[in-house]
Formats: sequence, C-alpha cells, structure tokens
Amino acid sequence: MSYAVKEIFLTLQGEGRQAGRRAVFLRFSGCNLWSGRERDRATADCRFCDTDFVGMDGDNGGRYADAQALAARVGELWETGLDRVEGGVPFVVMTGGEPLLQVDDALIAALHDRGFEIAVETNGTIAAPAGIDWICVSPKAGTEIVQRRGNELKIVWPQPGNDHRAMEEWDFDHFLVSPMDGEDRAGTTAAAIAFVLANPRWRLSAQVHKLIGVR
Ligand SMILES: C[S@@+](CC[C@H](N)C(=O)[O-])C[C@H]1O[C@@H](n2cnc3c(N)ncnc32)[C@H](O)[C@@H]1O
Ligand SMILES: Nc1nc2[nH]cc(C(=O)O)c2c(=O)[nH]1
Ligand code: SF4
Ligand SMILES: [Mg+2]
Repeated sequence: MSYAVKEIFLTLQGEGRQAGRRAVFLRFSGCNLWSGRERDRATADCRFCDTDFVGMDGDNGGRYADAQALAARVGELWETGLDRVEGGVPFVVMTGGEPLLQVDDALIAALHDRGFEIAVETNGTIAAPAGIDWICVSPKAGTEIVQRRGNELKIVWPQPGNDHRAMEEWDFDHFLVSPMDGEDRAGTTAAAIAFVLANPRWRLSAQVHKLIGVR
C-alpha cells in the first residue's frame, strides 16, 4: 500500500506522558472528522483542530510507494544530528490528520525492523492495528470511540459532551486533560487546572512544544 504523508520531522514529543522525548513525527494526510478546509470547520465532527494536515506538501511530505520507503525516510530523520549512533531507543510518533486511516501491519513491521518504538496519536474512532507500542487516544465529543484501551487517554479541555466519568472505566494507564488551544488559551488552561485540582485521577498535559518553540 502507498501512504499519503503531509510531513515528517524531528522534534521533541510535546504532549502526554512521553513529553520531552526525542521523536520523529510522521504526520499523515487526511482525517475522518474534518476535511481540513476552513470553510468546513463549523460543520465538522471535530472543530478545534490546530493542525494543517491537507495535502502532501510539508517537509518530507509526499506519496510513499510502500512501507519500506516510508520507514527508511523516518530512519534517516532519526539519525540526523545524533551525538552518537548508539544509545536511546528510536521513537516515532504517527499522527495527522488521522493516522489510523493509513497505518497498517506492513508499516508497523517496517518501523519495528528499524528498531523504532512506535507511538500513535489517534481520535479513537478507528481500531488500532496490533503492535503499536504507545497508543494515545484523544476523544472528540459526539463521536463513537471504538479504541477504548491504550496507554494514555488525553481529553482536550474543556469539551462539553465528553463524559469523563464513563471514560475512567476504559482501559488506559494515564488519564490526561490538555487545554484547548485557540482564542482563549488562558481560559482553557485555567479550566484544565481547576479540573485536575478537583479530579486527582487526571493529570495536566500541556502542549510543551508550543511553550518552548519547537514544532
Ligand atoms: C492534530 S491531532 C492528530 C491525531 C488525531 N487525529 C487526534 O485527534 O488525536 C493531535 C493531537 O492534537 C490535539 N489537538 C488538536 N487540536 C487541538 C487544540 N486546538 N488544542 C489542544 N490540542 C489539540 C488532538 O486532540 C490530538 O491529541
Ligand atoms: N512537538 C510536537 N508534539 C506533539 N504531540 C502531538 C502532536 C500532534 O500534532 O499530534 C505534536 C506536534 O505537532 N508537535
Ligand atoms: S480528529 Fe485530530 S486531526 Fe482530525 S480534525 Fe480533530 S484534532 Fe484534527
Ligand atoms: Mg500538533
């Protein structure tokens, strides 16, 4: 199978319990909850997206013919600027758009063959294939979540219509709230802090990459 990729870049994971870790970000094109066009945002199933995932025109973007070609490019980016080749487990974060529209067994195998630990950021509406090492599900209110197990559940906050008490019954190791970026980041951050202070099972996940000025 071929893969439509928006961009691939080396950065630090900015969100969740892996925040701060060196990571290659593999951003796939396209999403099942929004076309990515601004004129469709108000009627989309997900309306607060902070990401451009349309097309294949970003750094290292394009159509990759097969899993080997894509994994090879991810591997090259991991090698960029390393002090020494040994040490530290290679880490790739597959995101988008919605990565699970395209991620398949062949890609997981090709990345594992190159020694990668594989993480995914998903909206949870599509079941994850086996073999992904770190699953982050970020549910969107009003959608049906089929992926109810994983490593971290990360709710963008505040988001009326998400029943966080019901979600606490799902099979995740970490429960996180992440302030919604947009016109009122100070307000959403205050709301997320207040939520964590009232609900100790949940932790704050800041979008560290935006605070420290990396991609
Ligand atoms: C752009 S999405 C791509 C992956 C997948 N489609 C998803 O929604 O999880 C990556 C992460 O950014 C989060 N996100 C998107 N827009 C955001 C915003 N305005 N503020 C905070 N987090 C946001 C999503 O909830 C998700 O956890
Ligand atoms: N640095 C960095 N960390 C991230 N964590 C999740 C991201 C995403 O867009 O999926 C993201 C991103 O876009 N950049
Ligand atoms: S599901 Fe994810 S990629 Fe799709 S529009 Fe929402 S936040 Fe953006
Ligand atoms: Mg992002």
